[in-house]
Amino acid sequence: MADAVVESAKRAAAQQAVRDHFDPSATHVGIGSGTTIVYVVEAIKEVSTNLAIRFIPTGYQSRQVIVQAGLTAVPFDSLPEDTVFDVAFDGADEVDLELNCIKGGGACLFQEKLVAERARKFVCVADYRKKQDRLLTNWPTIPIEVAPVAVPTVLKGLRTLGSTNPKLRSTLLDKSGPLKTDQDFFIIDAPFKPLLIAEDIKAGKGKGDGSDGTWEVNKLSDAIKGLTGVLEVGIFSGLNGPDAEAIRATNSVKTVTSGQKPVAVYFGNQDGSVEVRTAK
Ligand SMILES: O=C[C@H](O)[C@H](O)[C@H](O)COP(=O)(O)O
Repeated sequence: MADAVVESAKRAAAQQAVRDHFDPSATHVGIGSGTTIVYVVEAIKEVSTNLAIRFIPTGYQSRQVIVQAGLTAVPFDSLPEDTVFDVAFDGADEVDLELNCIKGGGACLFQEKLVAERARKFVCVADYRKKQDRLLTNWPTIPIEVAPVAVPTVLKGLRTLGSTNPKLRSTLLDKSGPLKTDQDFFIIDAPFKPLLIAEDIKAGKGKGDGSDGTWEVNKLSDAIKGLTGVLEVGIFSGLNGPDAEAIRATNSVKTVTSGQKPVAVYFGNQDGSVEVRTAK
């Protein structure tokens, strides 16, 4: 029963996100991975079955969702580098007050980041369990995609950064060994204390650079990304819509996109309502 509530929360959020952000005259639309994105594609299909719209998947599962819906899937690396997508939709494992996200619970994060960064608008859809004030409140770990040969190096590096017990993710059948990503890489799940946001640093709640055991979202993301052997980190932070708009205005850069951080996150609630957090 609880599952049915969660599923209808995801569907309600997806319906509203698509109503607000999918323009049927779009030419390129990014499609993320996971269980919630299925409802996004379902909602898109109710509005448009236009085969001229190019849907860019973020991995194998994502491509299957697009293809099974009868829509046109186009590989990311088949598009010219300056193609900006109208919008990219995706799920999230946890979202904080600043709209920073943890992603990669389903082992997809690298291609999701590539696609999100190319989109003019990056929009996330999730259920009520994902809405928190700080990252690592309910979701326990940061997923990190690593080169198999570098696993011991990265585990050691993560412990140095303060992660108490980072672990290599196994398949559900433990005897099959480590789970492989779409890139044939591995995933390490690293626990840290809940991550600080900018207002916490201003309020003196910690330095946020790891020196006192606290980490601010962007600083931890950069520190993990700096470990040799890390392909990508499942922290989606940094610039989002309004910031990107400001850069576009001052630098006359025409292709500045949404960045890694969503401009809006749609949360489906248990009572069927939908709550939207938008970039300030
Ligand atoms: O690795 C998976 C992706 O980052 C998903 O978008 C994320 O885990 C959310 O998935 P779901 O919609 O199934 O909660």
